[in-house]
Amino acid sequence: MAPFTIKWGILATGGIAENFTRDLLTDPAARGVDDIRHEIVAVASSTSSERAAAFIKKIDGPASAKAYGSYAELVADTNVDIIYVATPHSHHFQNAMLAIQAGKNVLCEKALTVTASQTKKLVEAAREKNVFFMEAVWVRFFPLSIQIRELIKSGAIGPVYRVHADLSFNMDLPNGKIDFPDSHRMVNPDLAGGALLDLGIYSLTWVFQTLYHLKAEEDKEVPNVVSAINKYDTGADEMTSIICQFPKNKAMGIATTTLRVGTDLDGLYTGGPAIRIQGSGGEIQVTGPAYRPTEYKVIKKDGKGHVEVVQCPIPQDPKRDNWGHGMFWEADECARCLRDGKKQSDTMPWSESIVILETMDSALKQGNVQYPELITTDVFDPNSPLNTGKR
Ligand SMILES: NC(=O)C1=CN([C@@H]2O[C@H](COP(=O)(O)OP(=O)(O)OC[C@H]3O[C@@H](n4cnc5c(N)ncnc54)[C@H](OP(=O)(O)O)[C@@H]3O)[C@@H](O)[C@H]2O)C=CC1
Ligand SMILES: O=C1OC[C@@H](O)[C@H](O)[C@H]1O
Repeated sequence: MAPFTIKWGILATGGIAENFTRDLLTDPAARGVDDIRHEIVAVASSTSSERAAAFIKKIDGPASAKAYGSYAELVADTNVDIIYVATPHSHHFQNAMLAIQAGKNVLCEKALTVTASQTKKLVEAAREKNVFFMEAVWVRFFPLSIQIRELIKSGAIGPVYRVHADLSFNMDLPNGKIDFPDSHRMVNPDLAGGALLDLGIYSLTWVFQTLYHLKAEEDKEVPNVVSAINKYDTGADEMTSIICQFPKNKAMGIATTTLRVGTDLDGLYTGGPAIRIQGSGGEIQVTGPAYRPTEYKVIKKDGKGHVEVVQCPIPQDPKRDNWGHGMFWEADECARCLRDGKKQSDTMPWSESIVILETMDSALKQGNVQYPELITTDVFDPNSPLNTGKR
């Protein structure tokens, strides 16, 4: 049977849009996939159509792809099946809503929105418009994550009671600053900057995919959230630690993130694990980084001291300069959901995005981190500067 083809429209032309589209352009066969395929049919830049055209050239994309100078034109393109939203988090609510209101399916970068209320509004809209909508938490779709979830389900390490997960970067400067300009999306409150929404979301992903996602519906517990936050000069969080308490399941997840020290000393992950998933019968340790891990260890409590090390390399496509970032697996999930008429992914369901956003809301509130009204409003405005690019 011919593979099912999904036609992508790319909204924004920054760093992650580049990695994602390069992944779309790889041959699915390079990762053993033959039931679906991806096409890039249009790219939009809020800056100019020239920028969109330059982007298509840079990624060695198809000459047939349209280059638009506005997000509005992209979402109106009837040839586009699904929009990939790749703007800063500040923009996600308005941009994703622009696409959903135009009747488009949407894959939206993490952090899905700035507030839980915005995510709820997007979910309501996706339901009303009967479109597919998913948060682009790519690591959930890695074969490594699938294997680890299967191991936990199989009882390989017994009931899991505690998970420690960290994603942190050492961006510390001797003068006390962080090595990003204050205007950079990592620390700029106008762009919803801060460690939690950018990096801590991955620590939480590991907590939730192990202590929440795998539970039967009746055992799923919305956690009690306790957080501590150190704020940066800009007002964004620079160090955030969150305890998610699941009392009925006798479990806790500890999610940490900071821009002051790295998860691993040398950035090569030769040190300790980024994630420790602890069950009463053993432990799974994931070697970092939490967003793109390629190795885990299984340590059984059997008194033999045996450690099983499992490598999960990310496939590369020799026809595309050995490119392979790992974002194709989430793209494949979108394609299969569209093919099968599903509006949400079982692996990253709407309800779970909402609980995670609520957790981040609570943590930020406890740390008194505040973002501007323009980016926290849950009222859709097609003419918002976040949609028109009029900065
Ligand atoms: N999954 C992953 O591994 C990663 C995910 N991300 C996520 O992707 C999103 C984008 O990050 P990244 O690509 O690194 O960001 P960049 O700054 O590299 O790109 C963002 C793009 O958004 C558009 N944009 C629109 N308005 C603005 C504005 N006011 N300021 C800046 N950019 C604007 C621009 O494209 P244009 O001018 O064409 O409209 C710009 O190129 C974030 O939400 C981030 O969390 C980021 C890195 C890795
Ligand atoms: O999602 C991400 O993962 C990789 C990081 O480098 C980046 O800052 C973040 O947005």
